[in-house]
Amino acid sequence: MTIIGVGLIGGSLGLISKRKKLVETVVGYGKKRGSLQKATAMGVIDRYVLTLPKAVEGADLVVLATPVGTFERICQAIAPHLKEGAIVTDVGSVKGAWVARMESLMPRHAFFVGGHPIAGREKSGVEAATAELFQGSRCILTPTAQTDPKALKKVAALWEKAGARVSEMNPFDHDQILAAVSHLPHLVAYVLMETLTHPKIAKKNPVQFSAGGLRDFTRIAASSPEMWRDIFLLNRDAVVEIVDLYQESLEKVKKKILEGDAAGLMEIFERAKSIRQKALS
Ligand SMILES: NC(=O)c1ccc[n+]([C@@H]2O[C@H](COP(=O)([O-])OP(=O)(O)OC[C@H]3O[C@@H](n4cnc5c(N)ncnc54)[C@H](O)[C@@H]3O)[C@@H](O)[C@H]2O)c1
Ligand SMILES: O=C(O)C(=O)C[C@]1(C(=O)O)C=C[C@@H](O)C=C1
Repeated sequence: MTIIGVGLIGGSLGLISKRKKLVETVVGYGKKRGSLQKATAMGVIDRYVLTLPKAVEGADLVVLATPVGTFERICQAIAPHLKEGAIVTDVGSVKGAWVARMESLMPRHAFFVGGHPIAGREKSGVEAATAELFQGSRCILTPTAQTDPKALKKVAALWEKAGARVSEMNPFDHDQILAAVSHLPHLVAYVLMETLTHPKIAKKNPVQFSAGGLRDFTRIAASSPEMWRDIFLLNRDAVVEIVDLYQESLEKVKKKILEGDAAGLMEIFERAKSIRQKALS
């Protein structure tokens, strides 16, 4: 197996694959030699390669684990070097039209399977990788009419052995759902931190008086800006749609506050609390 981008997610897949001997060899490809050396020392990969064609040469499975905005260029670069029957999969947070684009970039003798482990954290880089990251989490695969059933089965088996519960989903449904439960929360966390830098409030240095509320709510604002820039740009339509709904809800609540509508606020907060408790506790 070759992992392209040995960071938090690629590194965690490497660790569990080596620990459980899910594949024969784990080869890492990346841009930074120092980080690949660290990955080798940590037991995340068996060896590393610094050129893309060499990295995928002879690989049965290639996993794209770089920011989603890099996938297209990487697929173009590796396509001529994939072996007969090779499977290329990804861990990217956006699917939609990109899955068909990746499929179209594959040579006739290789297969693409879209994948997305729904597990992560706000820390990036191989230092943050753990073998337990996917344990008990979900992993969404996004097969299309073009997907090879055997390739799909192999990718599903890898994630199951890594500890994940695999679901299959249409790539566009994936993007709508993830826009709501992952992309919107990250956007709101980033925007909240940004709001605190507004001159009207920043001069009072409010953050020094914060406690768990701000800390818990904005943990994910410490996530990789590069990764999230790509996610918002590549999942633009679904993100804009959910941001519109969010703005509607925010306006509704703001109006109730302005009007002193205590009962209206109670109704919204009680419903939100109950949904949060049922769904996430
Ligand atoms: N962080 C999460 O919570 C999470 C969860 C699920 C899926 N994902 C997806 O996983 C992918 C990786 O995210 P991550 O959190 O592991 O990020 P990361 O920053 O920890 O790792 C990315 C790695 O890719 C390398 N890289 C970046 N651009 C490259 C390029 N052009 N060529 C080669 N290497 C390159 C970086 O040096 C780094 O080692 C993203 O597509 C992201 O959408 C992230
Ligand atoms: O737990 C976190 O820090 C995460 O952000 C993980 C998280 C999410 O839940 O939104 C982030 C991006 C992914 O594509 C999948 C999972």
